[in-house]
Amino acid sequence: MTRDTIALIGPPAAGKSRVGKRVAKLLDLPYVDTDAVVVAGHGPIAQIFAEHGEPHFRALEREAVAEALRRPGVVSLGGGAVLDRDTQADLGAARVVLLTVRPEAIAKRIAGGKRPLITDLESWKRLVASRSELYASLADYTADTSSRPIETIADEIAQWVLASEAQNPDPQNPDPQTEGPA
Ligand SMILES: Nc1ncnc2c1ncn2[C@@H]1O[C@H](COP(=O)(O)OP(=O)(O)O)[C@@H](O)[C@H]1O
Ligand SMILES: O=C(O)C1=C[C@@H](OP(=O)(O)O)[C@@H](O)[C@H](O)C1
Ligand SMILES: [Mg+2]
Repeated sequence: MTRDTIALIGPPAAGKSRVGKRVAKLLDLPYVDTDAVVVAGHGPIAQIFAEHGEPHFRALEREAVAEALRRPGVVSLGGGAVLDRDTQADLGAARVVLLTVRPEAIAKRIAGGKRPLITDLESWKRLVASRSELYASLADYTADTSSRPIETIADEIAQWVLASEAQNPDPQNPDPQTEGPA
């Protein structure tokens, strides 16, 4: 585990995958999307849920997350990956960025049926309410994605990573929680 790992966490459709990819490019770091790793090895997430159930998906997800967090780079987690205790512990050694998004911005982002736990806005709200405290407790930095372009959000995060590395390169001494401009 390493502070050279930047992990993006947060609700489904907050932008973890899109923003994470862009942050990696800006910082010239390797990029991993743990959902993409699971899909590449085991097929579509909706199919895994339907055929084997959520616990099986969580086990595959945990494997992908553990592997990704072991290396330097930018890692976009799936929204529920933080429910795993071992993942929570691993994140203690990474630089953790929480992406948030307001419900008003979500409706057009959750179309497509790729997320089996999200059937409509109400299910998204319930899921986020049940996790929001956990997300906040794990975050070193928070950026809201509701109303800004992906590029702007990624720039802000890359700047924070560089500042936080300069200020605190010590892996044993995690940064205090900071927050981006509203
Ligand atoms: N800042 C943003 N503004 C508008 N749409 C966004 C933004 N970030 C992501 N999206 C859109 O929201 C959807 C979900 O993004 P994604 O990166 O897959 O989220 P996550 O990985 O958090 O589930 C995609 O259709 C993406 O284009
Ligand atoms: O929040 C969740 O439990 C999930 C979020 C999804 O990833 P995104 O957060 O990238 O949509 C995906 O891992 C799966 O559908 C479960
Ligand atoms: Mg994603």
